[in-house]
Amino acid sequence: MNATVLVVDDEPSICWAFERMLQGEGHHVLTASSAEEGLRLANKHPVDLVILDVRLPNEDGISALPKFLAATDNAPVVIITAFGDLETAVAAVKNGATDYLTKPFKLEDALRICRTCLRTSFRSTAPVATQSMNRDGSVLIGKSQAMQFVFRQIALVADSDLSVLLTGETGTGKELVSEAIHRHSRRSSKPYIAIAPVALNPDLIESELFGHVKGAFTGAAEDRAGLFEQADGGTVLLDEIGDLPPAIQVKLLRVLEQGEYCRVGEFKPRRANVRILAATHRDLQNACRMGRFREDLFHRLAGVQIHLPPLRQRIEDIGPLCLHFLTAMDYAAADAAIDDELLAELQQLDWYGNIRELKNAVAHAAVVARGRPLSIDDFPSQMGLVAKPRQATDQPTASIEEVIREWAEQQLEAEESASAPLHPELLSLIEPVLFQAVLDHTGGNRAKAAQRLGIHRGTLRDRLKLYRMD
Ligand SMILES: Nc1ncnc2c1ncn2[C@@H]1O[C@H](COP(=O)(O)OP(=O)(O)OP(=O)(O)O)[C@@H](O)[C@H]1O
Repeated sequence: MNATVLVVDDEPSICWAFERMLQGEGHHVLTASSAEEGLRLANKHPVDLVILDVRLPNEDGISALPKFLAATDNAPVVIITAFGDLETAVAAVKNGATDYLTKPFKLEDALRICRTCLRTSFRSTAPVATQSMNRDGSVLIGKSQAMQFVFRQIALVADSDLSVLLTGETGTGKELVSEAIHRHSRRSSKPYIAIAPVALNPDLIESELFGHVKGAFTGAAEDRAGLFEQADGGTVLLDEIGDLPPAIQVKLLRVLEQGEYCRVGEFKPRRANVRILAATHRDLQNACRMGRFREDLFHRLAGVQIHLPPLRQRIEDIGPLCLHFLTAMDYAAADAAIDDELLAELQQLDWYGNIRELKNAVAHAAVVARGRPLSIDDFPSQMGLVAKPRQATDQPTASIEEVIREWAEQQLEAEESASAPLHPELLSLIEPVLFQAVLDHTGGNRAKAAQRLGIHRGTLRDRLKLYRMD
């Protein structure tokens, strides 16, 4: 398909890059350096895709966006922004943008987005009406590429009713993202309820979620609405979803698939009008493999997954986060309170408690420093224990998935007809490390180690023997 793409950007290099890239795909490219010039072209030529920069000389891209939709009969519009905050992303999508790119971007990402936009016919879809932005609530800070990607995902899913699974280590901001999704959704005027079922009395989880009728169990003195009823029309965040008991997993699946549930002691189903968001710091796929989490529920929840990377993999966010926390507590001259040397030291830590740990550490340091610029000595002494300085270089630690992928690719590259089969080979690398860590933790007690590992004691014994660890 040969399409006409209109690129509106006052940076000639960006126009040039798009021109080269899209002409290479056989498309015709028009370029403009202002919204006004772009609109003139859009009114003159049939345009299939618009690439629109936010920052333009006169009218900005976000406010000109509806005009481009009108002029192009709702052609898809990809917004380019250098501002990279969540509000801009959401404003772009709410004003009808199909997708957005944050500068600097990789050309391959831009090309992928352009191809998707051109492949899908958006022309029949009316643009989403402009809505006023709700700017209150907690702010999500992040200038790293990883957080830009998260903002983009939030903006794209917020206005739909899709379930979203939020994953990431503790303290990475899953709950904050969940709030942001609700705040930017069409349910924002309705209740938002976050609950961790695991924190509830196990006997009462079902009644807490779905309600009960009088006499359903001892102590049920009267009818009671559950969480799903209280949140009617709004959003529910189920935190720590990985710990949900199996019986409740089945009932949740019913809510997700059929949109109905029953109060405890009642057989007539009720309609559920809630959007369900779920969060976990666990590896749910592994929990499925271990039989602890229903696979059907996992797939139903994980249709859209937003992963919050650990802070140690986005250390460029540490400076803006510190500034944000200090400003929020009205710290004197907050923007000069952390110098480059201190920032470099903070960036050296692993922050296993992630942003929660950083926030508490900054609050502690602010109290100790009482208005003067902060120094490392103002931070809590145990910070070093929770967040150990990295041994090696400044490079962010590769995730276990990255390490495994790299290893697998190396093996596959090395030889086509690999000598050792890869699966047992990988297990023989992973298992000894895992077993040793668990045995160290249990003081060498194998029964406890087997229990913690979730394998039979005999299996553990055999594996230790295999690895000559017995
Ligand atoms: N990007 C961010 N910008 C500003 N504050 C953040 C950000 N991410 C997290 N925080 C703050 O860090 C703290 C922890 O965040 P949150 O509770 O959302 O994490 P979580 O991933 O849900 O943690 P857990 O898994 O332990 O429930 C909160 O005080 C939150 O306001």
